[in-house]
Amino acid sequence: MATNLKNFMQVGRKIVAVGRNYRAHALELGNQVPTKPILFLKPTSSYITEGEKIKIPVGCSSLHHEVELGIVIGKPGSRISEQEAMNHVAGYVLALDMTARDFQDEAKKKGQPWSLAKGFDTSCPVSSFIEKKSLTAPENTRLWLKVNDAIKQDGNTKDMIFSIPFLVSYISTYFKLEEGDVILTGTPEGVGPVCEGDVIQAGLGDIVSFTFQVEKS
Ligand SMILES: O=C([O-])CC(=O)C(=O)O
Ligand SMILES: [Mg+2]
Repeated sequence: MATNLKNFMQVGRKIVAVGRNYRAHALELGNQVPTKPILFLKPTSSYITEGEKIKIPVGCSSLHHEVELGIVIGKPGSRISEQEAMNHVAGYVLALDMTARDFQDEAKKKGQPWSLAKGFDTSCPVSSFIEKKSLTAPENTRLWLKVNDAIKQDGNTKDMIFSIPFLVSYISTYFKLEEGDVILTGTPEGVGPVCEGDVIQAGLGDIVSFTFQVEKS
C-alpha cells in the first residue's frame, strides 16, 4: 500500500465531502442533526495550495470558511468494513471547504444541488500531505481557523457525529474509493463570511497550519 501520497492532488479523482458532521455546526445554520451522512462531491479542479488565493466566485455575496480534516485514501476499495477502514487511509490533509453560502441557501430553497456553492475554482484549499503516523489521534485533534488574526473556529475532531472508520465504510458502499481520493469530514461550528483582502489561517493540532488570502474573481 502506498503510504506517501505527496501528489494526492494529481492522483486522486474525487473529493467526497460530508455535510453537518458536527452537531453544533448543523444547529448554527438552522439545520437538523443528520441521522446518516450527507454526502456531496467537489471537483479536484477546486484544489489550491498555499501561495494561491481563494477567489470569491462571481455573484457571491457570502463566501464562508469551513475548516475540515481531510482523509487521503491509500488503498482502493469498495464496501470496506469499519474494522478494515483505517488500513485504507494513507494519511491526512488540512482543508477548507469554502462555501458560497448565498448560492447554497438558494439551492436549498429550490431543491437544487450544491455543486456551484461548494465546487467552484479555489473552493478547496489544502495543506501538503500529512503522513498517517504524524497524526496519532485523528479522532481527537484540534481544528482551528482565524480570519485576520481573530479566532472563528476552534473545534475538535472528537465532536464528529460519524467517525472516520464509519465514513470510509459508508462512503465506499456507494463510491469506490481510489488512491489519492480525499474525504472531507465536515466542519465544526463558527463558520462565517470572508471578504476581499481577508487573511485566513487554519491549523490541525500542532501538526500543520496554513494561510490563504481572499480576493475577487
Ligand atoms: O455547508 C454545510 O453546512 C455542510 C458542510 O459542508 C459541513 O458541515 O461541513
Ligand atoms: Mg463542509
